[in-house]
Parts: sequence; C-alpha cells; structure tokens
Amino acid sequence: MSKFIVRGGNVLTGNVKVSGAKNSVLPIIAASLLGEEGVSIIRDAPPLDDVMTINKVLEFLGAGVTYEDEVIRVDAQNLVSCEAPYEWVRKMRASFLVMGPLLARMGHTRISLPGGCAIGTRPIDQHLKGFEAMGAEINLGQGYIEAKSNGRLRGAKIYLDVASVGATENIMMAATLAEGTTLIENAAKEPEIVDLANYLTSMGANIRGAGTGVIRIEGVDKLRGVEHTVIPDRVEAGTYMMAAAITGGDVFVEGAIADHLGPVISKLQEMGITIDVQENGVRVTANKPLKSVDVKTLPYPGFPTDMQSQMMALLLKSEGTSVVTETVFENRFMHVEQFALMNAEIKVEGRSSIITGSAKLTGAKVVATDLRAGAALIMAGLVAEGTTEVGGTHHIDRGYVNLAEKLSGLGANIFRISMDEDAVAEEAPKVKHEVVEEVNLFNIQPTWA
Ligand SMILES: CC(=O)N[C@H]1[C@@H](OP(=O)(O)OP(=O)(O)OC[C@H]2O[C@@H](n3ccc(=O)[nH]c3=O)[C@H](O)[C@@H]2O)O[C@H](CO)[C@@H](O)[C@@H]1O
Ligand SMILES: C=C(OP(=O)(O)O)C(=O)O
Repeated sequence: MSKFIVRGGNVLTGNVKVSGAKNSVLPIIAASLLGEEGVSIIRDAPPLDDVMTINKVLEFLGAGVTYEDEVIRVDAQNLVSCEAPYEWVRKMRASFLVMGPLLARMGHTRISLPGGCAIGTRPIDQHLKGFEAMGAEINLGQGYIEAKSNGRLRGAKIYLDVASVGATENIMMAATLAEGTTLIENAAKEPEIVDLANYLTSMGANIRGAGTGVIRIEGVDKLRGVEHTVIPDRVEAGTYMMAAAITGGDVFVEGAIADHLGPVISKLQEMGITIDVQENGVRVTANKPLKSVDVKTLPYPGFPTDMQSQMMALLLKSEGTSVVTETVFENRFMHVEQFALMNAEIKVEGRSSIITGSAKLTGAKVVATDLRAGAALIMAGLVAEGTTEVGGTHHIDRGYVNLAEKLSGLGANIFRISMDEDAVAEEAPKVKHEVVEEVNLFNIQPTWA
C-alpha cells in the first residue's frame, strides 16, 4: 500500500513520453486468444497493473505469456480452459473482453461478472445481446455468465443501443471467426477500436469500417499470431497536457497523437492555452490566465469521460464559473467530494457539476476514488498550497505508468511512500459507493435515460 505525496507550487517544463494505450492493449491481448497458429508479439505494452491482470487471465486459460521490455508474447495455440475466474475479473472489468474470443474459438465460455472502477453500474447487456444474435445461448448463475454456441457462431446484424466500446470490441472479436457477415450498427468509434481492428486484420480477419458507426466483419476460418505496436495512450497524453496547463507550464508531450485528442485540444485552446501540434507530439504552453469553459462528455469523437475529472481540476484554476456535464457514466463525480477537501467549490446538480474558478486550493489528505480521479487529485496537488497526500494508488496504478517519475521529470515535487497495513486501515477513506452492486447488469439504464 502506498500514497503519493505532492507539494504544490512548481511549474512543469520539459519533455514527457506517453506510454502505450491501456484501453488498446487490453482488448488486443484478449484478441490474441484467437491466434490458433503462431505467436503474437505486442509492442509498447505499458507496464500497468491492468496489463498484468489480463496476462494472468490468459495464462489461466492455458496461453503462454511473457512480458519483457514492454513487449508481450502470447502463444495461444493450445488453450486448456474457457473460464475466467472471479479472482481476476473482479479486479478489472476489461477481463470480460476474453468472452468474445473464447466463444468464437472454443464455442463455450464461463466468465465471472465483471468488477472494476465504481463509476457507474456498467451493464453488459449489449455484449450479451450481440452474442445471442450470433446464435450463442447465455446463462447466468452463481456470479458467472456462461455462453455456449452449437457449432460456429453465425454472422448477424447487431444494433447497439449505446455505442459501447467494450461491446463493440467483444462482438467484433467474436465475429472474426463466425460464419458469414456481421454488421455492428451504432458501433463505438474510439481510436482503440481502430487499433484492435488493425490487429485483428493483420491476424487474418476481414473487417471494414472500424472508426465509423457501422463495422462489417466477414468471418474467416482461422487467425494467426502477428506483431503489432499499440497506439499511444490519448488519456495519459491528455492528462500531461492538462497537468502542464494547470501549473502555467510549457511541456512537450511526446507521442501524443493530436487527431485522437481533438475535443481536448479544442477545449484547452478555448481556455487560452497554446497548443503546438508537431510531428511526434504536442507542445502545451500556458502563459496566460485560464478562461472558464463548459464541457460535456460524449462517446468519441466527443470529449472523453476519461478526461472529465482532470478537466475539472484544470477548471478550478480558471477565471469564472464552468459547467461539466457527464453523460457517459452515471456515477463519475466522486472526486468532487475529494476536491472539496482541498477547498474547491463545486456543486453537483444531477449529471452536471458547477465549478467555481480561481480556487485557492490547499493541500489535504485525499483518496483516488477511481483511476482518473487519482490523476486529477494529483493535478490539484501540483497547484495547492502545502502538501497533498493522495491515497487509493491501486486505482492510479491500473492506468498510469510511472506517474510520479514522469511528473518529477517535468519538475513536480511528487514522490511515493509505502504505508503499512495499520496505517492504511487508520486512514481508510470515507468514500461512498466504493463498490457498485453487481445486480441487474443486463439491462440497467443510465439514471437519466
Ligand atoms: C478498458 C476500456 O476500454 N475502458 C474504457 C471503455 O469502458 P467500457 O467499454 O466499459 O465502456 P462502454 O463504452 O461500454 O460504456 C459506455 C456506456 O454504455 C453503457 N453500457 C455499456 C455496455 C453495455 O452492455 N450496456 C450499457 O448500457 C455503460 O454503462 C456506459 O454508460 O470505454 C469507456 C467509455 O469511453 C471508458 O471510460 C473506459 O476507460
Ligand atoms: C474507466 C476506465 O477504465 P476501465 O474501463 O478499465 O475501468 C478508465 O480508463 O478511466
């Protein structure tokens, strides 16, 4: 157990390198299960807890997995199990992404109901609706979901009620080996979907339209292991861009792909921040007072929900009042209570938060309520008066490679300390709803629907 200690006041300058995208590498590792021949080599795989977790799931299934110098090798030629147990799936909901590949390849799979960050109920009905349309029989019991198909899956036309990233990925992977054509309508368009489609295509799959709202997959007989380099993490890149901006700094974010960061860049520019898009990254210079802006999260290419809490931290330092509206997850404002401990004034009204700018933030003991909230609290700590202690580091370790080291490299005063179990218990956060009840995962609608 550990904590980040941040002392505010330093301006960030210099160069920071973005790691491979967590949300690309996880489905890509899952997709490696489809490789009946050869070995997959996945480059720029970030050393994150989530990556270690999904590697364990694959090993449990019988795949040979090695991880060295950000390169993962997966030999999935001989799988021995089609079951992903609670122990791993509860840690990370992306483990559920093995369902599509296992069902397609083995015709049978049993997966524990997924856990993960408590940012919403996060149902999986759209994944299951897709598998059922392709001929799978789905059963639920004892906390597990079982899917079986009588022979090969069959191609189908599947309209997603919500443009779910995970459902698009899971169905796309299942469809690669199905008989005939699958059409995914209202598909998610995130860059990570395109990265996964590119990987599957080089494995031998036949996929058209990834990155648009309609994806067409013609099933093939077999896929093989191939080499692939994961795209840079747009959320990590955006986090460093905002961290630079909050301190009034000047930082080059190496590897950031501006095309993947459209709405983030637009909002930062509206705030008066200078963005210089270069061939191999983006330079962020913030040398003027920040203007307040309103932000609404949306599926890609809208403003990403995974950048909402970091944006809120930045808006606390802008001049004026801003409104942030969260439309993707119904419980993604838990960081507001934590910001309040740092003297922030934010009012939550339904799915919007009203943020009073020019905040005089003060250091406090806070806790990361989810992965991105952790990064946002650290950002607030960079400009707070005094020392901020950020607990809940297990959330942050799911998605940020060497966060303290990368920020220190830019001049931040941040380090990590270990805590013994007693100290952790003593400091246990008073956070509500830490675990979302795993009920009705099949058809829960967002509360505002
Ligand atoms: C590992 C990974 O890639 N995680 C990302 C992925 O999560 P994830 O794939 O879980 O997110 P989804 O796109 O599926 O969720 C979007 C919305 O759809 C709802 N929904 C989803 C599936 C379903 O079957 N039914 C349903 O109603 C969810 O509750 C949520 O309100 O996309 C999210 C939205 O950009 C990001 O915040 C996560 O970082
Ligand atoms: C919500 C996130 O991830 P996950 O879907 O893995 O919980 C995230 O990356 O911010």
